[in-house]
Amino acid sequence: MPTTNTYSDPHNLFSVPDITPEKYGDKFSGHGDIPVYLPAHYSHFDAHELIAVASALVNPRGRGIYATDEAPLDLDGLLDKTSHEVGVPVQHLSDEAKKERRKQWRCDVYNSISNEHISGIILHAESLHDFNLGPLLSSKGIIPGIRANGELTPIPRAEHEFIVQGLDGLLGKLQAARALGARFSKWRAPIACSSHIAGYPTSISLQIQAETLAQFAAVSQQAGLVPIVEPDVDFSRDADLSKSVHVHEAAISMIYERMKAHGVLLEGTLLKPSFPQPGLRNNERPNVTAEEIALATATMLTRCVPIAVAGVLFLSGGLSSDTATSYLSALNELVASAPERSALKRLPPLTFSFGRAIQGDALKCWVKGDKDGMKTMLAKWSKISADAANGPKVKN
Ligand SMILES: O=P(O)(O)OC[C@H]1O[C@](O)(COP(=O)(O)O)[C@@H](O)[C@@H]1O
Repeated sequence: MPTTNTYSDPHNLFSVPDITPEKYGDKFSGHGDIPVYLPAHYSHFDAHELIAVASALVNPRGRGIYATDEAPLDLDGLLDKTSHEVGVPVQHLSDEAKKERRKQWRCDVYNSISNEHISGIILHAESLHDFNLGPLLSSKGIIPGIRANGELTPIPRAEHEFIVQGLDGLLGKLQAARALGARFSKWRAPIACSSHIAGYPTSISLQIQAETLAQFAAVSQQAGLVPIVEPDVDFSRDADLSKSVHVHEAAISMIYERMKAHGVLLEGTLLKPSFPQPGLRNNERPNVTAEEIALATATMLTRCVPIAVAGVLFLSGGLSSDTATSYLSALNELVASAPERSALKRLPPLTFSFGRAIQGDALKCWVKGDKDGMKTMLAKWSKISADAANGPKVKN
């Protein structure tokens, strides 16, 4: 007789009344219209929802995620910095007043955003637990997700590389997020990248990030949340494009190797990578084109992302909104124009999970008290991002 426990029977971990097969009208086929052979530790019931949510986050083609999961301190800093940039006096606020300001910003954004181009929004725990904003998003047809990763701590003896904390107690944390409406989760792992001389990343840091992301993904699926794994390769140093591609490929290959070892259901996962690119201190940087980035990115993905993965959503990483969307647009144009026999045609949907690229202009309006402007800017950059994810318009 098979033994089950809380880890081998994830469906029993939490009451999930809204994922009944009747609701999806699929007569308990297990996973909608996507046929898949399931590992023994997944019931059809769990797999169904994970695959359905992962697919809904990247389909119909063009929709993507808006990342609003900045830590409270970072959001405070962002609001102050933006005020300073646009000439609004920076106020000295009490902790309580700062929290109220964060709540106002989050509420205004979530009330303004539409589900036309945005499939999901990543929330910080504060927005989900303290401000209870999950139901607002769900009611608008936007899937709420939770930032799962904790804080960074340096890898011993490594000055610029970090361990991401947060695996302890993760299952309970994600179950609680699910109870408040979350249906996916995200874990960002920073990866240093520099020229061959300085030698970042170290092999041990890649191994640590891959293992941590894989454990996160397994636990997230146990809690009934689609995991988004985010290897964020740094571009502030002197690496050239070729080194950046190499690091992306090595990091992502290792992540999937570890995810398979942990029995993660790949069809119910998503990847959130950075774009490979020359570092800000590399002399290739000023002349690199969006087309070169697109070719490097697409080739890298075909070499390391398993075909089962439901979709790829890029972070913007502090690139300007124009640059981030131009890279995504060039990437989808390249894929659309590739010959049918090209491996690029086998890539999953390539879309966005942008934070700064979507909200940069909206923040500038909001700190000036211009809520209409904020709404217009959110709509503008959501649409530009969605157009970029759609590839070229069909010409008549
Ligand atoms: O707080 P962190 O872990 O530094 O991450 C910052 C941001 O980076 C992201 O992972 C990607 O956002 P960007 O598109 O702004 O780079 C967000 O989800 C997150 O809020």
